[in-house]
Amino acid sequence: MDQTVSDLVPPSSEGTKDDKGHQIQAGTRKSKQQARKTYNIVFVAAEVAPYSKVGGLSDVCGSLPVVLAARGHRVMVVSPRYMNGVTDHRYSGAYDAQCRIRIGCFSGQHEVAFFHEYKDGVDWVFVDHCCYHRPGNPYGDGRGAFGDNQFRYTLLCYAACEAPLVLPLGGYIYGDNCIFLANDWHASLVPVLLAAKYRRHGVYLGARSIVVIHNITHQGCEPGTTYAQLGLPPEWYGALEWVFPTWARKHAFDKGEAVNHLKGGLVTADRIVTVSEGYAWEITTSEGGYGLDGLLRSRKIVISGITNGINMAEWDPTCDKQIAAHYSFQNLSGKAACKASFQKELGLAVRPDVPLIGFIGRLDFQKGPDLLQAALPALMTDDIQMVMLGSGDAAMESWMQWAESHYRDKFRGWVGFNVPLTHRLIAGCDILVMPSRFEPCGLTQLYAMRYGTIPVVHCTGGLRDTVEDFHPFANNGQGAGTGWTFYPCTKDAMLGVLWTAIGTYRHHKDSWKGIMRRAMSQDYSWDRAAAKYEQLFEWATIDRPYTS
Ligand SMILES: Nc1ncnc2c1ncn2[C@@H]1O[C@H](COP(=O)(O)OP(=O)(O)O[C@H]2O[C@H](CO)[C@@H](O)[C@H](O)[C@H]2O)[C@@H](O)[C@H]1O
Repeated sequence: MDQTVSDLVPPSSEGTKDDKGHQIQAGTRKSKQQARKTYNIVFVAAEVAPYSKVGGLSDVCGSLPVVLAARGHRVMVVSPRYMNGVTDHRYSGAYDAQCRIRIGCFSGQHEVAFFHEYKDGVDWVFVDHCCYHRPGNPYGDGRGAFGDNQFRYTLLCYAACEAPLVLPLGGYIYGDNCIFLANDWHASLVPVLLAAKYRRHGVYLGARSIVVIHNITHQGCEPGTTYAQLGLPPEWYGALEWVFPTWARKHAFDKGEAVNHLKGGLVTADRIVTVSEGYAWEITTSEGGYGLDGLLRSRKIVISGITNGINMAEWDPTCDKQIAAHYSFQNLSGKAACKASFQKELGLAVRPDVPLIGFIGRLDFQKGPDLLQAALPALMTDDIQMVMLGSGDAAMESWMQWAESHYRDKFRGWVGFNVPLTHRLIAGCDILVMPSRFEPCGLTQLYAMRYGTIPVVHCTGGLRDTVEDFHPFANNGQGAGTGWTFYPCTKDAMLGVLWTAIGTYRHHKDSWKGIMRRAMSQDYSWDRAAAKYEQLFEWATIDRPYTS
């Protein structure tokens, strides 16, 4: 059932080694693949790795810009300078660009400063204002989301529109001929500002804006009365106007009138892109559009789906500094050492033969940890080990701790956010389970495949696009597939497929190795996705910009 090693081509780690084979940081030299046409590109994002990593959005905004820069583009990333209540050391390489601007919104003039770091060929620009200095993660603290997030991200959007015009980075401003990539609702006022404020004064006529949807469920909805605070011309209210359906209103007098930042971006953007092809289609359906499907269907012609890549330098089992042993497509032996070391670290029995199943993710509705909660009693009847890493819903966190004490010899629930641990978990486990109810792309299954850890995922969005079901008899008996998908998203469907995966692991060792090798040979490098983004830039500049 196994394909030979030479049948499969391992993914390129291009850009991680220099000509003499020394390790170098991605993007510090030119990519072998250069863009046909280069652009000035401005990413706008609420989070960016490694400065403010929270989830997948920061992974993308920390790695795609580096790859685009290596392909010849001039790239700036604009994000807040979060101080977490202290001076955050992660921004220590960013210096005050000695440029202050005043932004008129929310009943006042707010002065913001810019900090700048040039790294990996990218201009990292951090917007500084006291509202980004409080303790907590970018969006909130232990008591929930910050009450002024609408203000904080409105400020970000204004600052991002000014940055290319006022910051002489490396001696030269970017100017008004650029491509803005506005990520999720936090950045969605950027296209609105270009259309409603700048273009009517003859600025940014050559620029184009692209809204990137990483997660459509977060839309930035606030009461309609806050529109007056945004500093936008009154006649543009319709762009952000949003009326909640009757069932979603709070009381009989609630008219459901709101502003929806993401909607404003989707109406005024020159193009829209989502992080996988499957999700690009799903958001145009009533099940996947979360109220925006009608609008998205009307803009179908400008919607594309581009599957995310991964940072091949950070996620490379041949040289990952976080894991116990290194291994490769050709020599898998180090994976057993990673598993043994991880079992030891967790205090589980060090047994090479027992299937070790992992889960990483936010503990919320999207990622479906409740399915694992429901399935655990059944799973624990088998001779398996399981580890869950995540934080979020307090009840789910308590349950994970309870389950750890109840299934002491088989289950570990690690509550928290720990990036080095994600590397050890992915290298150490045999199976990664992702019961996400919806998943715009999903990065964890891509990391898992690169490390020969086999994904078992709900068949949705980017998971459906990236995980191919194992078929033992395909390819003249050599086998095909990189994991398993299940549908519908229920405990029983998930359990059925997990039993199949566990059975294959136990009884069909050669098939298992074949799945590992095929998974490790997938090409999820950013270069592939970057070329598709360049195509989008070209299409965006062919069309006239959105003006009204
Ligand atoms: N407890 C923990 N400790 C340390 N690290 C943790 C962690 N929990 C999660 N992570 C890390 O956070 C990232 C999560 O990425 P995902 O793509 O799975 O999801 P997310 O839903 O945040 O992103 C959204 O945007 C991305 C990017 O477009 C889409 O892939 C995705 O489908 C969409 O929901 C991964 O790097 C993962 O390792």
